[in-house]
Amino acid sequence: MIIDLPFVADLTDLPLTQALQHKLDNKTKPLGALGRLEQLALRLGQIQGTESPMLQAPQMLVCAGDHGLAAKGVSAYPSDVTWQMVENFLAGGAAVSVLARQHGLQLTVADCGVAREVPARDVVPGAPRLVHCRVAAGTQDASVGPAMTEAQCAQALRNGMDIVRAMPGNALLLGEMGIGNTSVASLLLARLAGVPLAECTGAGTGLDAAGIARKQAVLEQALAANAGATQPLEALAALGGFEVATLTGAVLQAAAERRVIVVDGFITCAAVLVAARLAPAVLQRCVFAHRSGERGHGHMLQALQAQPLLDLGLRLGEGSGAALAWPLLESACRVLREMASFQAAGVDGAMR
Ligand SMILES: O=C(O)c1ccc[n+]([C@@H]2O[C@H](COP(=O)([O-])O)[C@@H](O)[C@H]2O)c1
Ligand SMILES: Cc1cc2nc[nH]c2cc1C
Repeated sequence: MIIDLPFVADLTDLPLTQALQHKLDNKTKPLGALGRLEQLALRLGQIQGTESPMLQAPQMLVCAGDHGLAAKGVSAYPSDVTWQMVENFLAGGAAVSVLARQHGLQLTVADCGVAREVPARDVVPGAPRLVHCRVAAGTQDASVGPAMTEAQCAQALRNGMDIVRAMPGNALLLGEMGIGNTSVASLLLARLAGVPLAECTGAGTGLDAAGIARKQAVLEQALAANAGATQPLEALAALGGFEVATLTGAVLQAAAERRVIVVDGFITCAAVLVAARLAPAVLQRCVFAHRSGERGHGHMLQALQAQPLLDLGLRLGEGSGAALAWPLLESACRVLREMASFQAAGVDGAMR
């Protein structure tokens, strides 16, 4: 595949890490008492290269696309729900719309290849925004051949890079919508991390046990039909979706720009998995929002060496988990920037 990918530098900076740890240890609290929030603060400082990280103009990017595989009955819902939910995101009534509004996250919905084109609308400042970056009206059926051509996949990657390049701020939250896309995530996990397909395949939007067995059989066919696609970009083209490829491009661009990347559930993790196989330092910029209820997400998190912040049994996608985790990132920054040190507050910080 011919595509120029952005360079993602290694962020390892031992003196800064030590300075951040020292700053946290001198805040007015027992050593380590803010638990995981302290690790989060450390990570945000490392990403931004400062002892006083600050989050600005956070962007929630929800990428949407349809999947040829959906015709094989791999989802509990029909493909039409994809465009209908895109309309709902833009109208302000979906979970991610509500949560983005609550937390002051600018919502951008990208039509990366929804089967039915979502009509353009007027731009209203602060309201959800629609970006058209349609590669095609849904992918091909991966159970009989590649889901995308390499050129289509490269186009989707470039679209994701372009969207992020044009965004303000220093934090990107990832979301997605696409009936059939838990299948895509399962296939990429199986192919790129070598996890047995049965352990990657789950209920998605709500299949019962018989439905999951049917889904698994279709996914076995997809792996067999694309047996040669073993490298990350080949696998993405053969097994992926337009929204997952667009997210992969967005992740690479955001990582190259040292934005904080807040990863949502099973599907956005699959985009990060591909990006991390291409540029491992991507993971240094990622904050994993939550552990999804979807079967396979545990393996996915393991493959990404990720420790998610929340465990709420969410299995919605859209970026809902990323939005819910957002205030924790804001709190972590405030701890570093605003909490008093022992010296400043006149509190005796010496342990007996
Ligand atoms: O993010 C997750 O972990 C997650 C888990 C299960 C389902 N989803 C959402 O449900 C849709 C995919 O489910 P399915 O059953 O159609 O493959 C897609 O729109 C996702 O946003 C998302
Ligand atoms: C209603 C509905 C909303 C969603 N949001 C993300 N995936 C979804 C799938 C369905 C079916």
